[in-house]
Amino acid sequence: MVNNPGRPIPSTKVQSFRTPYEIDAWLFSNPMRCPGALHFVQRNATVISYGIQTNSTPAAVRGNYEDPTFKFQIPLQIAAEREIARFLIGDPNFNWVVGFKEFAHPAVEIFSAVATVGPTFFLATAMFSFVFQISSLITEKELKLRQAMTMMGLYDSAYWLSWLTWEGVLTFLSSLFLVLFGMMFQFEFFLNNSFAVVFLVFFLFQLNMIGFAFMLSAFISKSSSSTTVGFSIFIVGFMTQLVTVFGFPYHHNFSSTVRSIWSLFPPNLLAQALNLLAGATSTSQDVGVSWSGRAKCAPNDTECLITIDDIYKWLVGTFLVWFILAIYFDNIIPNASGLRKSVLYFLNPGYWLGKGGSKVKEGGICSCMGSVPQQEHITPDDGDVLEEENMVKHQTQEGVVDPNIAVQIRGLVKIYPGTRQFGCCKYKKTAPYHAVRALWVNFTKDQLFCLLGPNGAGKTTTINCLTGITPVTGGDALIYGDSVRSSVGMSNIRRIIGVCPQFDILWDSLSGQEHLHLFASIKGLPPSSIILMAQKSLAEVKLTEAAKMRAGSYSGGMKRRLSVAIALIGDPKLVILDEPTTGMDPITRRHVWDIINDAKKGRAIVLTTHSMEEADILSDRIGIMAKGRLRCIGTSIRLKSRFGTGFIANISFLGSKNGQTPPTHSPSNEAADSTIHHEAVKEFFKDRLDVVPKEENKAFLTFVIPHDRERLLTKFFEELEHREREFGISDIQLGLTTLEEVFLNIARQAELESAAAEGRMATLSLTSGASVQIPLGARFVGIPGTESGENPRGIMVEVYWEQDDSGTLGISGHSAEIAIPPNVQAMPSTTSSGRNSLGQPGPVHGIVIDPNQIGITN
Ligand SMILES: Nc1ncnc2c1ncn2[C@@H]1O[C@H](COP(=O)(O)OP(=O)(O)OP(=O)(O)O)[C@@H](O)[C@H]1O
Repeated sequence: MVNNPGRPIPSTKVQSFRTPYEIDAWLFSNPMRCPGALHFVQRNATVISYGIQTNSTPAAVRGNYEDPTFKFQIPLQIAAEREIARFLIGDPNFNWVVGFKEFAHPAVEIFSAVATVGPTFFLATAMFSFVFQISSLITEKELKLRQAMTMMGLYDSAYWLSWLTWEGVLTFLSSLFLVLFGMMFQFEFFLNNSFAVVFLVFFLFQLNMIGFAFMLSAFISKSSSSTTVGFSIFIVGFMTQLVTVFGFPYHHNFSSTVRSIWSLFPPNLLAQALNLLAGATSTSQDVGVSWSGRAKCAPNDTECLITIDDIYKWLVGTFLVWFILAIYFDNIIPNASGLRKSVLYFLNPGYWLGKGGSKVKEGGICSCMGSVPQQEHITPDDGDVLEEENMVKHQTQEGVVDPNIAVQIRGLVKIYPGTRQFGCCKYKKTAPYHAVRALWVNFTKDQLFCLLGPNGAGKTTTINCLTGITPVTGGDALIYGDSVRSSVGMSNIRRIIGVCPQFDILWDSLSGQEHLHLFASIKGLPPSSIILMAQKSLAEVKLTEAAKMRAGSYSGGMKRRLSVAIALIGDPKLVILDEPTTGMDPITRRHVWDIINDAKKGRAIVLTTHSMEEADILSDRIGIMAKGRLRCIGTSIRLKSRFGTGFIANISFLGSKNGQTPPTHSPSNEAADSTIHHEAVKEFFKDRLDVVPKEENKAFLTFVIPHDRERLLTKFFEELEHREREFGISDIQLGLTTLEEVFLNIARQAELESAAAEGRMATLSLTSGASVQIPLGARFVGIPGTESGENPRGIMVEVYWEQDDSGTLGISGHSAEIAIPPNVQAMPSTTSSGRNSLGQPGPVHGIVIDPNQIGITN
């Protein structure tokens, strides 16, 4: 105890101290709770109150006022109050001052200044880690990182346990250091209370907050919202903590129900624990709470409604509640793919036995799912698709097990159910969507099957059904004999597949090497081989130099390569690559093609891509999907020969290449020769094959020769080669049409089908100024009201169609108006004057003429 000389402070402030109270002495209080606070000891039993009492707390002044040794505290939380205290010590009128203990070191002062706000300091640090935990969990969900790990075989139990272990270790260390620092700075709070008692309070509180964060994370889908939620909880926690410090509800005036409800919120329990521990060490004579005394009333706790041991039990109990609720909500709240389990999923014994108990539903818990319509059976138009379908059906019926088949898709149907959502004053309904319509196909081992199709064809949905991201609506798929419909089958499948998703699912803060280590561990590779395996994979995708760089700083192409490496790690038996080379430069792309080609051995690969070149080079078989159906299947050559427009002949002319121009030729002669040669070749093609050039310039002519002329080609090209000199030809190239053309034809056909099914119309504006409505895709259209003596059947046009980037058909133009041939059936009598066939005002509809009637078969 030291008497300190005080410094003068304004007399107005002093006045409020001097009267009318008599104070015997004061002592320095508990530094952790309220450093710099004063303990006043009354001379007689007068209740003491003075000017800065606003900062005293009911908890601090409670006690027996009749007791002449009764002490109470007035926390000195602001600098002015400390000045007053110093002044009082030095004032000769106040000879009641017993002592004032100053802190020895400025660092201690700073620490104590922070700690003046008491438990709030600790609450703040705990809350920051709480906010961090929530946002890390949600970021993992938001970026679909968790989905990627699940797809590659991570169990939910392993996911939660890894989080809990990591957070548990961090919590243990931070609680340990907090107590050790407190002891280092000689705070009586930490010195007088048992180490284990104080440590457990901090540790269990933080553990409880982890459980609370896990539970909240199930309700939040955006990491940006997690910060808001975290800080809101911090503010609420801060306020309820203040209320707790003031004595609510751990006081006889309040019912035990109120206390129980209040104790559910972890910061309240912390506040009460710190209250008890601080009260137990309020003076240097207090012995604090010992380990053996934790179940007894804390020293100086006059209420004794809750002991430190009770607080431990509450913290452990509520932690378990939060953690179980976290797992429950995680299962029943829709995940990133909109999937969830039933609300009572845990009542299904299969869930605990792992036998189909984890069936998933789609849509939110508050939305009703519309009924899923029956899938009508559609017989494929294409012979090869029908043959494949019949073969798979036969194998299914006969139970044929072909060891060469890696994946057997048996009538896979995926219908995204329509939803009915009741929001605030509004009702939203969406129709079911048939994304995949009865797919029957085999993917063979040691082969790459390429799934092509326009946007929205159903490729990713098919892949998602195979990887278990999306539940199938109908049919099934067997992967090496395991069904995607069974949860046991799915967990077997996840052990043998590698997936490169359409969008990179990577942790920005992990390096390429760490990603491969992580996924190799999930795949269950022996730890001794993981390092070597990761190095090999990184070398394969040319990422050795960037192995230790954060994936967040990788370029788009590097990320894609890392995703390919992840898909191939652990020797998976089925590799699914969803647009793997998007964003790669041509050199890297070719390199990745080599990797994919080499990877075919011993496994099946399913590839989706929008690069026809990639499909052409890599595929053993190609299937083109459109509008959820498989439209064609076969090798690249077969598809080109069946669905391409035919053959492409490229004729190059002399003079078009360096050194081929005779030096004696003048430019004008050269031009004249070129024209003559071009015309002669065009004439030759027209005469022999009835084709005109598709493209022409000075250097070459390009002809598309339909398949039906195939039998004429041998003789034709023999003759052409013979007459090369005569025609001035330098080179003749003949090839099949491209895969791109096949793709466009299939996509166009599918678009036409769906337009016809939906009865979609387009407006055709004629050169005459009139406009008529025609069905999408109609080729020959008769114009109503154009019948005349000269053209008794009226006139018609041929309509030209084109597809835009999204695959939608639009009118690109029309032919000249011509008379409708006499063999075409008579058209209904209508006018073109803005009246429809019923004579009512409205759009005029053109009459679709069957191309067969005008002698056109294709
Ligand atoms: N969760 C969903 N709910 C409703 N419809 C969906 C859902 N997911 C996909 N679809 C629809 O299913 C259809 C097929 O989508 P999918 O992603 O399989 O196409 P895709 O062939 O992979 O296209 P892309 O080449 O653009 O990746 C699309 O029309 C899409 O809008």
